[in-house]
Amino acid sequence: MVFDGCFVTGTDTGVGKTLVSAALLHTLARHHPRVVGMKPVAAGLVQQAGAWVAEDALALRAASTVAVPPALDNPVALPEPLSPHLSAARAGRCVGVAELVAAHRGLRSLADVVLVEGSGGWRVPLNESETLADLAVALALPVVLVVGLRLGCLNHALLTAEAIRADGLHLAGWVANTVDPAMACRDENIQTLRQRLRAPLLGVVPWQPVPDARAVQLELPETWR
Ligand SMILES: Nc1ncnc2c1ncn2[C@@H]1O[C@H](COP(=O)(O)OP(=O)(O)OP(=O)(O)O)[C@@H](O)[C@H]1O
Ligand SMILES: C[C@H](N)[C@H](N)CCCCCC(=O)O
Ligand SMILES: [Mg+2]
Repeated sequence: MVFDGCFVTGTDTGVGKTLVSAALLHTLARHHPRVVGMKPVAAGLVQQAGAWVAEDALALRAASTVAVPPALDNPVALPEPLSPHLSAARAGRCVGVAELVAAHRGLRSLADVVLVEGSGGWRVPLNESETLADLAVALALPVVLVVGLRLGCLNHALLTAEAIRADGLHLAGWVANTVDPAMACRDENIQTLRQRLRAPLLGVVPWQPVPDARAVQLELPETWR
């Protein structure tokens, strides 16, 4: 099957999905002419030059090789930094998988590869009945798991891998991201996950005083090149 995209999830919110997604886009761009990032639901906007913007969407756009309408690469931008179902409710909106799938379809017609960054972790609620995992399932995409290396990440990573597989999706790889520069036994933790996750380790990202997606070295799965 021709590789046309992936879904990036994480062990939690704030574990470096956006940094790793941008790095993956840069790496993918060496092999595919048109790569684009998608942040289906951004929750939490910031003011920049007088406009409210979704920082994740901006970071993914900066790493993409095609410019697309914002309604496609970030169809839902919610003001408050909350779980999407709560942020949407407080904005008087209801967000569903169907509208996000439609935007993804639009992107597919404009790019060879579409990388989708989730919100928070795997089972984050989107509305009363759907989760971000339901979006990944509807898109039937291979999944990359970003593990934020800190105490507690082993349990979160192993449970997330279990859930991805229970949902019928392929865990194509994982990335170890050093979010805690003082983590004790970091390498032993990585080794523990290498033995147990049963998926390729695509890279170990060092802690960066100034995060820079271009400086992140990642190995793509063979079938993605
Ligand atoms: N390797 C790293 N070194 C230093 N800082 C990092 C690293 N990885 C991530 N960060 C910082 O940690 C913060 C959270 O990272 P990021 O925004 O990528 O998380 P996320 O998983 O995308 O969160 P969300 O669920 O909100 O999308 C950011 O300020 C980011 O710059
Ligand atoms: C606001 C934050 N930065 C993310 N966009 C959304 C994180 C949702 C986490 C929900 C949860 O698991 O409790
Ligand atoms: Mg993010």
